[in-house]
Order: sequence, then structure tokens, then C-alpha cells
Amino acid sequence: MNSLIQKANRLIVKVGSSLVTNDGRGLDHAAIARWAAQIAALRALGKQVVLVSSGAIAEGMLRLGFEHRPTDIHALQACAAVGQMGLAQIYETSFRAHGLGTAQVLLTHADLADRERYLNARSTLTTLLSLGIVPIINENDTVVTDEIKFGDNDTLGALVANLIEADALIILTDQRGLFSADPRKDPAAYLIERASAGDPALEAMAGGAGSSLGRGGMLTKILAAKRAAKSGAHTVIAFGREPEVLTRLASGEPIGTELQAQTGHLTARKQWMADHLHTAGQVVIDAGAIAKLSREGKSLLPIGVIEVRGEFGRGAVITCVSEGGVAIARGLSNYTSGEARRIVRKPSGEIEGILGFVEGPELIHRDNMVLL
Ligand SMILES: Nc1ncnc2c1ncn2[C@@H]1O[C@H](COP(=O)(O)OP(=O)(O)O)[C@@H](O)[C@H]1O
Ligand SMILES: N[C@@H](CCC(=O)OP(=O)(O)O)C(=O)O
Repeated sequence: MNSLIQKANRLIVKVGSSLVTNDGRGLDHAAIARWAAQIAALRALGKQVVLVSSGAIAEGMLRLGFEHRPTDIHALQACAAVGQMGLAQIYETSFRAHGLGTAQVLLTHADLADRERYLNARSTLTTLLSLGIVPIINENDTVVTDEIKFGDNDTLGALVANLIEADALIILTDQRGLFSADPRKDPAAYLIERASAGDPALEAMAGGAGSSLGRGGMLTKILAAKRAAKSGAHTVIAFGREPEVLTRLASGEPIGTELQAQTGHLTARKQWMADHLHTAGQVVIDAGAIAKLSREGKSLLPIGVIEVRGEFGRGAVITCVSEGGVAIARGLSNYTSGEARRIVRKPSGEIEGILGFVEGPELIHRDNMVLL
């Protein structure tokens, strides 16, 4: 019984170019309608779903009349921009048929490497999910070139899984899962049903893309699973044309390849923070705040902060120290050092009046904090 997807509350579903565009013949309306129906069923089960969809370049090539994938990067970018309109339109229509709204989110890897943009993307996505919207994500191909040359949406799917701490990443592709070797080349290849994400033996099995449309092949999927596992997300690689693939996975049926994460996502996130030796600044907190953090497991509110040391941006890792200089906790700051200095010692209800906006009532949220 495969219960990974059954148990997952927050899921990323990634669909590859070949699937979305019917192997380059044009947007596969029927397949997209089926995934939308399945995602609507998952939402009805209380699961939050983010869709990462490729296919913009393949669809744009068709719309612009390119017979072969252009080698000129700017022509590829033009294809992506044209094709993305088709993707947005068909997803909006297909989900609307089930009473669900969609939102277009275009991201680059650089956006997710920047702490402030990372937090902004995270807040926008979690807000969309809480509003019942299905975010549809793709790379922002207009502003980057490296990712068109080397990038792939498998990695983007994993980065988004890290970003919003998804419980699982489902990668739908044109094969039934990971095989012991590329099944297009080796007829004796067999399906790997279950493995540990990050197992180095998997990388040896994976070859490059099987078609001229897909960019990554199986290797990027294996590496994506490894990356997703770092924040505690499990990965399933399955055939996107398998009937009811998503709903069957959600009901516990084992389909495709399951790559398990070895740590839970809160543990993984906290481990990351504990390992983060270079903290950007410090906040000196009072005895009341120390008790709240250490004994009651609460967030750090500005009212418990005596002093802000150093210069840091929103999302930076900062250390909470006692007046005697003992390090108590480490975590991600919701505010910049300048903003934090203006709200220390103030009740959270006054933040909006002082700063003109609120990123959250706490300076460091409990989920973004690790006790030392
Ligand atoms: N070990 C393997 N198991 C399964 N598929 C593999 C393997 N190695 C390479 N591949 C190739 O990877 C392809 C899927 O990757 P890709 O074309 O990038 O798909 P997508 O567009 O879904 O991201 C398959 O069609 C297959 O030919
Ligand atoms: N942003 C590109 C993604 C290309 C890509 O990664 O494709 P795939 O390997 O099929 O997931 C597009 O929409 O065409």
C-alpha cells in the first residue's frame, strides 16, 4: 500500500513538455482536462495542489511555425512567451470547469536563491493555496537564458517543494517511472518501484531526455527527488497518461517509482537552520522571551526583543541571544534589521502603524526557528 501520497496534505504535480503538448503536436486538451479533474478531486479531499507545467516552448514553437527547436536562445524565449499564453488559457478553462481558479506564477531559480524573493514567493503561494486557487508554475523564460539551455522544470518542481514545504512531489512523465536503464534503449530495463531519494545508485540508471521536447530526462528527476527530500518531500515518478493516476495515488495505490525522503520536513528545515553557521545578525531577547521560546515553544515577538545587532534583510538567518550573550535560538527574520529596530519592545498590534505593513506578528515564526 502506497500511503505517501495518501497522507500528503500539500502536493506539487509536475507535468513535462511531451505530455502537455501531445509530443509536440499541440496542447493536449483532453489530458489537461483529465489532470484538472483529478486535481479537483484531490482538492475535494482537502489536499493543496500546486501544478508545475512545462510545455511553453513546445507550444510556442508550434504557434510560431518552427519545425525544429530553434538554437537561438532569444527565439526560444519568444516561443516560451507565446506558448505560455496557451498554457495559461487552457489551465484556467480546464480548472474553471471544476469551479477552481488558477493563478500564473513564473519563477526563476535566482528568485528562489534570494532570501527576500524566496519569502515573498512562499507567502504568495501559500496565500493562493489558502484561497483555494491552483497555482500554475513555469520558469520565467523571458528573463533568463541559462535555464533554457540547461534548466528543467523537474528542478523547479523540487525548489517549489522546498519553498512551500510540500509533503510530496509527483513528476508525471512519458515513462511509467524510473527504470533500471533507459527503456527506450534497453528492452530488458525493469521498473524501480521503491527507493530512497538520494541513493547514488539511482543516478547511474538515469539517462538523458528521450525526446527532443523534454530537456532533463530521468537524471533531472532523480536529482529533483534528492533535492525535494532535503525539505522532507517524497517523490513519485509516474506515467502521466495512466488513467486516474493522481486520484489512484491519493487513494494509496502504488504507481510508478516512489522515492522516499528520509527526514520529515520540519526536521529537515530546522537541520538546515542549525547548520547555517553564518548568521547575518543578532537580536538580544529578554528573560520572558527566552522562557516563551525555550519552554513553551512559541514564536519570537518584537516585544521580547531588547536590541537588534548587525544589518540583515528579510528572510536572513539571525541568532537570538540572551543579555548575557548566550545563544538561545536561530531562525529566519520576518523583517529587515532596520524595520526590526523600529518595532522592538512594541506589541505586534502596533507593527502596521509603525511600518505601514505587516509581514507577520512575529519577528521569527516558530516554524522558522531552531533552539540551540
Ligand atoms: N532509467 C530511465 N528510466 C526511465 N526513463 C529514462 C531513463 N533514462 C532516461 N530516460 C528517458 O527520460 C525520458 C523522460 O525525460 P524527459 O524527456 O525530459 O521528460 P519530461 O518532458 O516528462 O520531463 C524518457 O522518455 C526516457 O527515454
Ligand atoms: N519552461 C520550459 C520548460 C522546459 C522543460 O523543462 O521541459 P521538461 O523537461 O519537459 O519538463 C517550457 O515551458 O517549455
